[in-house]
Amino acid sequence: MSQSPETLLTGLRATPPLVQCITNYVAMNIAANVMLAAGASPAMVSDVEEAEEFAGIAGAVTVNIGTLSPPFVAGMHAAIRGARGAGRPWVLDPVACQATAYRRAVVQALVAEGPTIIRGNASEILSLAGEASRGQGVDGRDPVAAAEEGARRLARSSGAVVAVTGEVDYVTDGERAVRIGGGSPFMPMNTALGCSLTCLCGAYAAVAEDAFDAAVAGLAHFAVAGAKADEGASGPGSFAPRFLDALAAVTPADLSRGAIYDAAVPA
Ligand SMILES: Nc1ncnc2c1ncn2[C@@H]1O[C@H](COP(=O)(O)OP(=O)(O)O)[C@@H](O)[C@H]1O
Ligand SMILES: Cc1ncsc1CCOP(=O)(O)O
Ligand SMILES: [Mg+2]
Repeated sequence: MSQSPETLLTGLRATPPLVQCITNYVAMNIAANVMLAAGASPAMVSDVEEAEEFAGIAGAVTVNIGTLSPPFVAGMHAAIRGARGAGRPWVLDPVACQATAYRRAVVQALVAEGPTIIRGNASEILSLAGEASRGQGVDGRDPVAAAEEGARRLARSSGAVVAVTGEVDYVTDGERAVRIGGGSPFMPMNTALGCSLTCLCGAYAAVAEDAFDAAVAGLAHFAVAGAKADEGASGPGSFAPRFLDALAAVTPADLSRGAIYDAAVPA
């Protein structure tokens, strides 16, 4: 039976999961604050010397290719080994994976390792699905609707739950699919919120029985908090602290009431 975002947020706050976040230099501080505000326990641990061992004590691992370099890649593969060895979920964020040959090669190798969830903007998901992408660096430039079919194909070929974010988010495991509305136009004007959301999907995956439910809950938490923070924000700067406050203030019941869900039927 599926677990609602309300049930999962209650569980997350009752027992904050330790999440090993391998993320980029831009996101490290922002994502850690987002995780703490939401109710999770982040640890930005990425070096190859300890990444595999640490994954053995974490509830989930998240891997983000935003500021890519060979030492990061070694740490990513070590952490994934640790997560797989411990039977824990791991989440991939394919930041700007369309941009360079190095990113394309690294991300393909990571997808081959069997992520539990892939969370990216529409341009990144289109690229992973083998389609043309209008992504400009780390910023998405394609509508989510254009990536829905590719997301379903990617989910089927990789075995991952695929979460595509933008104005209206889309989550699919290749069979089931849901759209989630809400959020704020100030969100893409704040760097590293997508990266932070990927970490939060890891937190929900650590407490959920099913990765699809985990991704829906993570995206719903952002959608509801984003809409709440938008009220009274006059620009991206004043939005940022309001968003952290809203992530903490959101109640489990808000996730049932606040997010706009649409049970999209996959073709
Ligand atoms: N125009 C928008 N309106 C409302 N929410 C948005 C909008 N664009 C992005 N978001 C939200 O911002 C968060 C990060 O998504 P996104 O910007 O797609 O990721 P990334 O930062 O990786 O490109 C998600 O919660 C998404 O729903
Ligand atoms: C600006 C930037 N450059 C490399 S990673 C990064 C952060 C991207 O964050 P997000 O994908 O969440 O917008
Ligand atoms: Mg991103």
